[in-house]
Amino acid sequence: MWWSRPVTEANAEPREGIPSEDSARPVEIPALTGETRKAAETIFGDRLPLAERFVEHLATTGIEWGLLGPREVPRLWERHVLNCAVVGDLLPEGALVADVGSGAGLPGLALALARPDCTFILIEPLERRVAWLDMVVEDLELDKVDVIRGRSEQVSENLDVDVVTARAVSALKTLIPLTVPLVKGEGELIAIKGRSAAEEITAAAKVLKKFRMTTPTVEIVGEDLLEEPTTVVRAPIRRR
Ligand SMILES: C[S@@+](CC[C@H](N)C(=O)[O-])C[C@H]1O[C@@H](n2cnc3c(N)ncnc32)[C@H](O)[C@@H]1O
Repeated sequence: MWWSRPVTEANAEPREGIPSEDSARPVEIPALTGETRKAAETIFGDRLPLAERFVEHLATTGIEWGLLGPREVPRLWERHVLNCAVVGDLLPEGALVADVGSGAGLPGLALALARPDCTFILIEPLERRVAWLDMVVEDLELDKVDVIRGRSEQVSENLDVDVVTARAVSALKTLIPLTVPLVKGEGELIAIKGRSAAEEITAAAKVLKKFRMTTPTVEIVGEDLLEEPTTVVRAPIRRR
């Protein structure tokens, strides 16, 4: 396939924690069956074939380019794509959304597939990840998704979005200064978190005060669809 281009010197990044013998193994595309298929049909509707193509990219070029470890492949649907896509329920109609630290398009591309009414800006500093995101966006013909290479704090001046999303980028207290400046008026930070969500809110007290933010809430999303629903921290932003 045209998009199976190899890693070059120019886009090489360290493959942290990925044993090379694992990377060399042939990868099976995870099948979409049973309850997981039903959830995917509900979330993506007629865009399910595009979501399947996204998962195929993750399981092939995503591994080849070192964006994720081969051990993630069997759980790509449940733990990654669906877990992120259910957060789409929280986005306002037609919102402009910035996904900070998109990596392999999580949650940004999963959300773009679930919410075609919204527009997405994927912000990612690492060259190889940006090249992969550009390739997947082009292949899936996602004309409402832009990829920007840079650190969030470097590109925030020129952006004004309604919602900022992030998963696995940093703890809330450091995530807030990276993300809040992307909103110039009113908006929301939606951070996908794990069990540490409440502790992270407590630890972020000073930063929340500095940015004049009210205490964020912790919400569980996708309980009706997923065996392991998604925990998010929702932090309203009001900058005017
Ligand atoms: C652990 S990865 C998570 C990737 C993806 N969000 C996920 O959940 O699979 C963290 C990502 O955040 C990016 N990142 C780190 N600091 C950033 C910053 N200041 N602005 C934007 N992206 C950043 C990294 O390059 C990396 O791709």
